[in-house]
Amino acid sequence: MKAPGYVVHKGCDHIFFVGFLGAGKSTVARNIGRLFGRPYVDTDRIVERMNRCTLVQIYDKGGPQAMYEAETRALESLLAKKSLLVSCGSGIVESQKNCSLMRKMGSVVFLDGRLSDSLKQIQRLDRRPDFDLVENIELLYEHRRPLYQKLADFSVCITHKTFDEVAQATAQLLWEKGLL
Ligand SMILES: Nc1ncnc2c1ncn2[C@@H]1O[C@H](COP(=O)(O)OP(=O)(O)O)[C@@H](O)[C@H]1O
Ligand SMILES: O=C(O)C1=C[C@@H](OP(=O)(O)O)[C@@H](O)[C@H](O)C1
Ligand SMILES: [Mg+2]
Repeated sequence: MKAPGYVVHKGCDHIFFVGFLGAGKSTVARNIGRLFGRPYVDTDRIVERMNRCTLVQIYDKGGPQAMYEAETRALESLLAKKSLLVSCGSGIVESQKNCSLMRKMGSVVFLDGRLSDSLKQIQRLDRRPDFDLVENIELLYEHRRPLYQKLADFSVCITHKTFDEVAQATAQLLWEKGLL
């Protein structure tokens, strides 16, 4: 069998990236994947592919609960795979089942920043359907931050860092832990 060029651990050894909207989960996971030649997937894109519709359509039809359930199916589809870098939708931690699945399948990295860091980086509000709750965004941030902290094996601070610097710091941490 051809060597994949990165460390393959026994069992399921994915690395999940969680954090608030716009923290850079998708960008950072994709960049580390390119750097290390390691396959990268995004739960939002898996959900859209599995349901053959957009996240906005899922929200419009079934509300947040439909999204969490779709995320559960997306995560379950990764159970039989190995060594993926997985960027997650910000709301994935709202479901206990999703948190348990992530813990079972590998390690979790929390890209931790201030709410202002996230807001600065969000450009396409139309692709983030829950963002109609803008006046509640602070509450949502306060509600979710402890959920990310509880779930994560590692936290990386994104404040005052470019996405490249976050990717570098995260890759170094994962490398030192023998996870990359
Ligand atoms: N190198 C970069 N520097 C600054 N902003 C970027 C960079 N790369 C992507 N972005 C923007 O930052 C936003 C958030 O990044 P994204 O990876 O989508 O975050 P998340 O997946 O955590 O929501 C995106 O709208 C993207 O356009
Ligand atoms: O916070 C949320 O509930 C969501 C965040 C989005 O992911 P990003 O964090 O990648 O923007 C996406 O999953 C969906 O719009 C719902
Ligand atoms: Mg994303």
